[in-house]
Amino acid sequence: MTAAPQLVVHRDKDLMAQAAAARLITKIVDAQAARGSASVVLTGGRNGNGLLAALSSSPARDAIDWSRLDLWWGDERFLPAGDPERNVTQAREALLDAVPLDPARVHAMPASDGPYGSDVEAAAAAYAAELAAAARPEDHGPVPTFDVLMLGVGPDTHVASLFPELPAVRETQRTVVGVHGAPKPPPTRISLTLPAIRAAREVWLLAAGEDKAKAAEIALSGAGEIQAPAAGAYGRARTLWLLDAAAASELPRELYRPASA
Ligand SMILES: O=C(O)[C@H](O)[C@@H](O)[C@H](O)[C@H](O)COP(=O)(O)O
Repeated sequence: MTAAPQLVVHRDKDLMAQAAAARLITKIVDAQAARGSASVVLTGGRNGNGLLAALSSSPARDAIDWSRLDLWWGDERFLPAGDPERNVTQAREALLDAVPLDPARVHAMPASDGPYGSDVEAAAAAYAAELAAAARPEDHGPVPTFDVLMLGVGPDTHVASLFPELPAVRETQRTVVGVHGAPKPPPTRISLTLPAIRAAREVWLLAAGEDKAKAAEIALSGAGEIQAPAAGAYGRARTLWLLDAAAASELPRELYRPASA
């Protein structure tokens, strides 16, 4: 386990999205200045897409060199290409279609009508191979050291498509797995595993709304990762929970100081 997670609590979800977008812009600019390029893992869900939409409307977005950014996904809903419920489709609408990315650096997870058809295990293995091909010797493992990996937190403490007690959250060898029977629709998904998530330099967990209060409280109070996958999501250098006041409402007050009241 790395250092304890840091918490930042904002007044409401809109302010949280704006502040997280500003934070992400700075991180990407700093990584590009230090290492030439940056790599970010996107999440599905309302909070992740809210952040991308906030980034899209920020004038500071032009500070990013979009051609030197690798984008990966933490999970994907295994649906046909272009389906409005796919995480990549939603990310494109929120931000990606509006910025000059290098298409070769946008690493979407395979769709259910792609080269692997409905074989979600083969699709997951292909994504694992794509990650492995992008890893360099200094990454010391089968995935790149992502600069920032973002995760929305579900009301049941799931992150990516790692749901409590399901086999995917128990995976210790593979970096990407197919998920069957997910309680959040659709049931078939592709997900990074906890070992892959932990390769990131920084892991940011996003939680806004009252329905996340219990999940945040459970994950931050010493629960095990099989029962509470969010508790097992941490980064090599930093783990940051970005919350709004509603999601933080059940946390012990000694855990944080509100960033905005
Ligand atoms: O594909 C997905 O559905 C996700 O990636 C999932 O893990 C999501 O991030 C959480 O369920 C939080 O979603 P909200 O931000 O919408 O609550």
